[in-house]
Amino acid sequence: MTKTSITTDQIEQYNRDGFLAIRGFFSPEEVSKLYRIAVEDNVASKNAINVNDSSGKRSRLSLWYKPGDDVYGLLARSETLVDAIDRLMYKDTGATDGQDVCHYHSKLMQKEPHVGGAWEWHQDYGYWYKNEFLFPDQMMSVMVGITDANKENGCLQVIRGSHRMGRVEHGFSGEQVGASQRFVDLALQTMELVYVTLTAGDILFFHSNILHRSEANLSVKPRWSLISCYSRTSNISHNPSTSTVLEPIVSVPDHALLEWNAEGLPDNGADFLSKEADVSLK
Ligand SMILES: O=C(O)CCC(=O)C(=O)O
Ligand SMILES: [Fe+2]
Repeated sequence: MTKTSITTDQIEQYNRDGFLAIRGFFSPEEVSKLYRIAVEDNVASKNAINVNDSSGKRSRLSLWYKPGDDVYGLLARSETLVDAIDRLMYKDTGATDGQDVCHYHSKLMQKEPHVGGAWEWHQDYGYWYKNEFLFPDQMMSVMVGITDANKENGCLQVIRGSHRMGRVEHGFSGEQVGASQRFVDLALQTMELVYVTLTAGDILFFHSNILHRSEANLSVKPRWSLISCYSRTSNISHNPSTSTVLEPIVSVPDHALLEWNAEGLPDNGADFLSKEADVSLK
C-alpha cells in the first residue's frame, strides 16, 4: 500500500495545534512485524531503563541515538515519514527539501499493564534545552502506536496550541522533568486538553514545545510505542548527550520495513541513553 504525503491542510493543522495524528500510517502487517520484534528484542530490554513516576509506578524505556538497519531504524528513516517531517518542521526559506532532516534519537516506550507509570506535564524541549539546541521549532517527535493507546492504558494527552507559548520553566518532579504547574494551569484555562487515542499503526507528530503528559496504565492491556525525534542540520546540540553527531538521515524506501531482513537492535554497543550520565536528565 502506498503511503500518501502530507497535505497543506495537515501542515496548517500542525502549525495551529502543535500536533497532528495520521490514522493507519503503518499497515497492520507493518505494526505486527514491529511489535513481534520489539517484544523479543533482548538488546532493547537489556538496555532499558526504568523511569519512575511520583507514585512509584514505572515505565520502561530504551533510548538510542544513531538509527540503524534494525526494524526501528528502517521505520524512522522511511521515505514518506521523513518527507512528512520535512514538510511539518520549520525550515528557513531556501533550505533544500528533505536533505537536512536529522534523527536525534528513538525510544521504545513500554507501559505494561498495571505497572506502567505516568508522565508529568512537560515539553520535550524541556529536556532538549539542556542539550543546548537553539531552535525548538526545528525539533519534533513522532509517536508510533505499536499497541492501541486509549484513556484506560494511559494514552498521551496534549494541550492544543501550547507549543506557541515557547519554552516553559521545568523543574524536577521525582525522576522526571516537569513543566511549571502554574503555566500548565494557566494554559488549561484557555487551551483544550486532548486525549490522543491511537490505534496500532496510527502516528502522532508533535512539536518539541507542546505540553504533554500521560497517566499510568492501570488496565490489563500493554501500551507500547516507538517515539522517534528529529532535528535539522541547522539546529545542532551544543551540549550533546552522545558523541553521535547529528547527520542528515539516509532515508530508505517505505517497503524496506516489510521487505528487508531487519531484526531488533544490534548488540554492538549502540549509543544508549544512560540514566546516570545523560545531561538532559540533570
Ligand atoms: O509515552 C508517554 O506517555 C510519554 C512519553 C514522553 O512524553 C517522553 O518520553 O518524552
Ligand atoms: Fe515527552
